Amino acid sequence: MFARKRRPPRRSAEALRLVSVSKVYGTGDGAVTALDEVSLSLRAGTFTAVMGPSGSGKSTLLQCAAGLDRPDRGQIVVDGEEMTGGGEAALTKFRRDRIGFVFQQYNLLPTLTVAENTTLPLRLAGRPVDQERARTILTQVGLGERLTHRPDELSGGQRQRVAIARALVTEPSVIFADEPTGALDTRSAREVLTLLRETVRLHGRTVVLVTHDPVAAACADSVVFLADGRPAGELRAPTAEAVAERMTHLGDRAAERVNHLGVRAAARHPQGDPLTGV
Ligand SMILES: Nc1ncnc2c1ncn2[C@@H]1O[C@H](COP(=O)(O)OP(=O)(O)OP(=O)(O)O)[C@@H](O)[C@H]1O
Repeated sequence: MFARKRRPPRRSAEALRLVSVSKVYGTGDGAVTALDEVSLSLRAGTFTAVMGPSGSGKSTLLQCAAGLDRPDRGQIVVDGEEMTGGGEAALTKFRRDRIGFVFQQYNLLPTLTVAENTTLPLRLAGRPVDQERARTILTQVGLGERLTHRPDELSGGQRQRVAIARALVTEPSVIFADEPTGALDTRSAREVLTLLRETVRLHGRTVVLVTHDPVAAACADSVVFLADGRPAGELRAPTAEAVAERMTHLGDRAAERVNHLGVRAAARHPQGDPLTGV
């Protein structure tokens, strides 16, 4: 029902491929390797969650894969076409044509109506605005009666549904959702997750969800784990319990590493760390 005539349907069976993607923040002693040679392949029409301890590189992965930030090294291929390499204008066009976003804080424009927020990506891309189609999508996400409302007249869950409609309107190859349920109550969160699943199951989109919540991750077809900027395994057909258990182990490993580093630091500074004194 979301199909558009203007663009051909997906051309590639692989919606997203990352090849040895690395990203380092800062330089010298302060350099942090946020992504370390990450390779990943996601089939079209799948729902994948990305999880990992705090600081493991989830947001950086999403930002780079979605073309919002540039990796230092490596290749990102969306729907069979390489995203990395072009100039800023080319990257923006690529993003507008092929990527959809759903953020934790909705990122709706307060002065625009629900319908205008939804069609904004089409206007930004200079594409024709099909109001009827926008209305159809908004009806599908349960907002058919709210077309002329402004975001501050909506609940958090409703705002996030507008954001999902906005992500769908351009028929992107991949939709990236960064903690989309982080600001929602349990019921609204469940509705938003169901909607994301429907975009995959009923409409063939590819969704990548970054989350801290094992229950949210369990809605995906598979969970990709990150630790220290590197892939740390995958769980197919996940349950919330299995995800939580895997996360506990990753957390244990991270804690062990911190302890180990602490021991090494203590060995280097027998009187304690010169900065912190501990
Ligand atoms: N702009 C930046 N400048 C410097 N370091 C950064 C920057 N952004 C992220 N980092 C560092 O890169 C690493 C990965 O960060 P990232 O935000 O991708 O992790 P995350 O898994 O999303 O964390 P969280 O779950 O806490 O949101 C962290 O060590 C972080 O401190």
